[in-house]
Amino acid sequence: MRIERVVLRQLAMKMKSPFTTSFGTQLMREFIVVEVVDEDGTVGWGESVALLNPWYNEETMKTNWHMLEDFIIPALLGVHLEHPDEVTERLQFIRKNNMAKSAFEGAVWDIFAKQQGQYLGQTLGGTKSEISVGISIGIQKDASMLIRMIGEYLETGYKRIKLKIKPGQDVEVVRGVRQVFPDVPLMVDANSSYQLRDLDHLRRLDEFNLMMIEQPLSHDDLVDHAKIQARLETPICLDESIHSAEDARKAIELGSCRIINLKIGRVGGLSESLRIHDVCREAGIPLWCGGMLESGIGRAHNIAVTTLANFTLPGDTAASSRYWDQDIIEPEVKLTDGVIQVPTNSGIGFTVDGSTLDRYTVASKSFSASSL
Ligand SMILES: O=C(O)CCC(=O)c1ccccc1C(=O)O
Ligand SMILES: [Mg+2]
Repeated sequence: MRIERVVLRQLAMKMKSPFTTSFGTQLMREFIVVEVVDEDGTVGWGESVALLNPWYNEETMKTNWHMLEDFIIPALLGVHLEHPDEVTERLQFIRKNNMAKSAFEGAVWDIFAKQQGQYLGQTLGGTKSEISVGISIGIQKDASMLIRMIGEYLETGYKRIKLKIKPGQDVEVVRGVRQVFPDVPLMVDANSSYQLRDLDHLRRLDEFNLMMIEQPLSHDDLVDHAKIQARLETPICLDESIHSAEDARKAIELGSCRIINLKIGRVGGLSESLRIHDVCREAGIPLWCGGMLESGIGRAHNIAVTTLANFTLPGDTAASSRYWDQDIIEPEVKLTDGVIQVPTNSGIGFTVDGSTLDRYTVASKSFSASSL
C-alpha cells in the first residue's frame, strides 16, 4: 500500500458518568481519530488513547497531535509499505510517544487486513470467536454506591470486577466489597499510587483473594515491584511500567509481576503487542487487554488483539454503552453475559459511522501525498 491521504480529527465525547482514578475525575473524553487512505481508496482507522493530562503516561492529546502532524505523518505520507511492521521501523527515529505512533499504526493494520479480505484478529494470528470481559470501576465516594454498581455490573454479566484504589481508599473498600461478594473475581488497580515503604500495608490486601494488584508502584519501575512481588501472595500485574517486549522480558526475569495488562497504545502499536504476546506466552505469563476509555475504534482494536491465544484473563474492553450514549462505530460493542462476539468483517470488523464521527469532531486536518 501507498499512504495517499491522512485525516486527523479531534473528537470530544461526553461520558455517561464520571471516571475517578487516584489522579482525579474525568467527564469528557477528548482524543484523536486517525483516518489513513491508501492509493486504492481503502480506509483504515486508528485511535490515539492519550488523555488530556499526562497523569497516566507522559503523552497528551495535544502532544499526540503534534507528533502526528509534525513527525509521524511527514515520515509516512506517500510511502509504500509491504507490511504494517514497517510503520514501527520507520518511526524508530522518534523516541517514545507510543500512543501517537500506535494511532497511526493501527490504521495501517486496518488497511492491511482489509487488503487480505480478513478480520484484523485473524491477520494478527488470533483464533478466538468470543472474548470474556470484565469492568473497571472508578473510585467512588460512597461505599453503598460502589456495592450497588458492582451488583449491577455482575447482573449484566461482566466476568470480573476491577476497583481503582489509592492510599486511604483501599483495604477497607475491598473488605466491604468482599463482605457482600465473597467469591466474585475481583482485582484492584492502584495506578502507581504506592511506594516501596507501603509494602506492609499492601500485604493486608493478601487476605481478600484478589486476582491481582495492578501497578501499585511507580509508573516506570520494575525493580521495586520485584521486591514487593516476592513478599506478596497476590500476583502483581504491571500496566504503566511495560512499554515494549524488552520491558516485558526484563519484568519477567526480575520477577516484577506474574501478569501483564497490555494496552496497544502504551506499547506503540499492534506489531509490538504481538512481540509482547509471544514473550509472555513463552514465559507462561498471562495477558489481558487494558482499556483507556476508548471510543469504538479503540475498542475494535482491543477486541482484535484479545483474540490472540495468550490473552487468557478477562480484559477491560467493556460494552460501548458503559461510557457512550452513542458510539462512533456500527454496530456498537455489545455484550451477552460478559462475552463479546468477535466480528468477522474485514479490517477492524466494525464500520465507522461518518455522521456520528462528524457530530463529535471539534477540529480536523487533512494531509495529502499529492500536495507534498
Ligand atoms: O474501562 C476502561 O477503558 C479502563 C479504565 C482504566 O482502568 C483506565 C482508564 C484510564 C487510564 C488508565 C486506566 C488503567 O487501566 O490504569
Ligand atoms: Mg491500570
